[in-house]
Amino acid sequence: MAGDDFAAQAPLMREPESARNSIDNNSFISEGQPTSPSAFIWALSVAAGISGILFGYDTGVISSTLVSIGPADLSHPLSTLDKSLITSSTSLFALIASPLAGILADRCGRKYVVLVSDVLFVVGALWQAWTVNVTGLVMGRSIIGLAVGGASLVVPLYISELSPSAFRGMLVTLSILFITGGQVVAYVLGYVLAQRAHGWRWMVGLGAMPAGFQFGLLLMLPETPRWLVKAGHEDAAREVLMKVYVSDTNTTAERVLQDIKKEIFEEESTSKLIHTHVHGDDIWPWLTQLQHRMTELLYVGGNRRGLVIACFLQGLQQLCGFNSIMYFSATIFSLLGFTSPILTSLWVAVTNFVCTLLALLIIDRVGRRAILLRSIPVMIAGLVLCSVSYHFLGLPGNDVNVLQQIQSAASSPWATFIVVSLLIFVCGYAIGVGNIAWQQSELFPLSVRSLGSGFATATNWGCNFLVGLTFLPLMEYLTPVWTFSLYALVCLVGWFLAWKIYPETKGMGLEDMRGLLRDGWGVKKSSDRPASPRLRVS
Ligand SMILES: O[C@H]1[C@H](O)[C@@H](O)[C@H](O)[C@@H](O)[C@H]1O
Repeated sequence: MAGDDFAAQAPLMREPESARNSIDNNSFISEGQPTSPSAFIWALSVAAGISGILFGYDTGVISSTLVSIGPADLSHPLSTLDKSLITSSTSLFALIASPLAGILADRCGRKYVVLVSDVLFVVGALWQAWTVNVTGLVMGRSIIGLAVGGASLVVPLYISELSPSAFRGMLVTLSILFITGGQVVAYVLGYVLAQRAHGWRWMVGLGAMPAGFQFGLLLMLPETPRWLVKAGHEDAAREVLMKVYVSDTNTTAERVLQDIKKEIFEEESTSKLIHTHVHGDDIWPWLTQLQHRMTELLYVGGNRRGLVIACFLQGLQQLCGFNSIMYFSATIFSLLGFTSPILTSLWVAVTNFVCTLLALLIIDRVGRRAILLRSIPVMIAGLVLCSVSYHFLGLPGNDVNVLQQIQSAASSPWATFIVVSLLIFVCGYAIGVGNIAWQQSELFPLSVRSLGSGFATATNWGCNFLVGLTFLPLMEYLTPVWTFSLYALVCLVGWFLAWKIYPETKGMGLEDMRGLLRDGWGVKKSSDRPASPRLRVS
């Protein structure tokens, strides 16, 4: 078979010498940097970022929805299994949608995927609002999952392909700020609407509004220059680049265009070299092309390393347990005896939002790696403190239902320590891995960017699904002390891996990334690199 054929040759595979040399000569030459993003770029990032609000809103609103659905609202009262299905169907379908969206983003364009996601957001929201039975609600949540999966993959990709490199980190983080903002809105609306009859139908239905608005806005916005060049629309790409670098001379736009063309040319040479080894019998050309892309992603060393780094960070983002706090904080706080658990858990959402804002301001100055290595220890400290606090909460015995035992320890000051320690953890998370993982698309060259990002996004949703499903059973059977210790251990391993394999990518042109990961993890190479002019001045 073609793939086996190729696999046998794979270890010998190298990029063509011409490509290697030209990359060496150009490594780390940053594109000319404007001093601030143009109004056009802000408009694009905000328009695309609306998907973030939807992502945050639809994932955040479910906790209030579940507690607001009355026994007579649907065909039967919600059982625990119903609740798990309703919650996890979104992550499961997001997991399925993200690699598919990656393929679609390559074939039809990045913007197209956002538009399709908007349609799904509207259909899913209205479906949930009008449903009369549990199956309908699960189906509505699944449609939302497809939308969230597509949008979460393509929005950071769209923004990073359009941004000047000096602001790429900040602008991608802006879309994460929208996610966390959407979660805050979901908590607030959940709190307000929970008091009203059929309020839950409004909670889920309101998600349709921003999606409709974004659909209209996006129709007026362009495709990314990288995708346009690849699709053979060079003039359209030039036009977009001239708007991106408007305050600059046109030479910058022209140089970036040449860089993109060069990258595509080099990739095509590499690709030709690789695929002389593959003899697909071309019945479905798109399938053969997909097979080629997969081969390039997995067997070209730099691409494979990009994939490992991106999946590792997305895995860490979820396996550290953040979303168990996001989704179940109201449950945790009510068991700790707080009188207003939804309001207390709003603190989690607000802290997440504020610290993401802080990340946005520093990411392009301090750098992704530097932030990660400093913020993960903060997460570990928060988790260890949480675990210790649970220990001193003084749970009686070790009977079967630990959650009920916690209830009896409600008035202890250690309960306050638990809230504080969770907020410390959330700070570390939001400044670091909560947004840096979404910088994933910068780790891949154009030819495999959306496919690689698709797999990394699927890793995110797969781990999200796992954590959502296991948190309550872990709390019950492993005890809270060991559950939070386990998350701390995941973070410790994560810190070590980040230190070993995550290179500093701040300020680098997307076209320079290939050079960075070509011969290794690029950690040393990136630390030896001189700071970009903008970074030196500031
Ligand atoms: O980056 C986002 C953000 O941190 C959200 O708050 C979280 O709920 C998501 O899972 C994550 O992907």
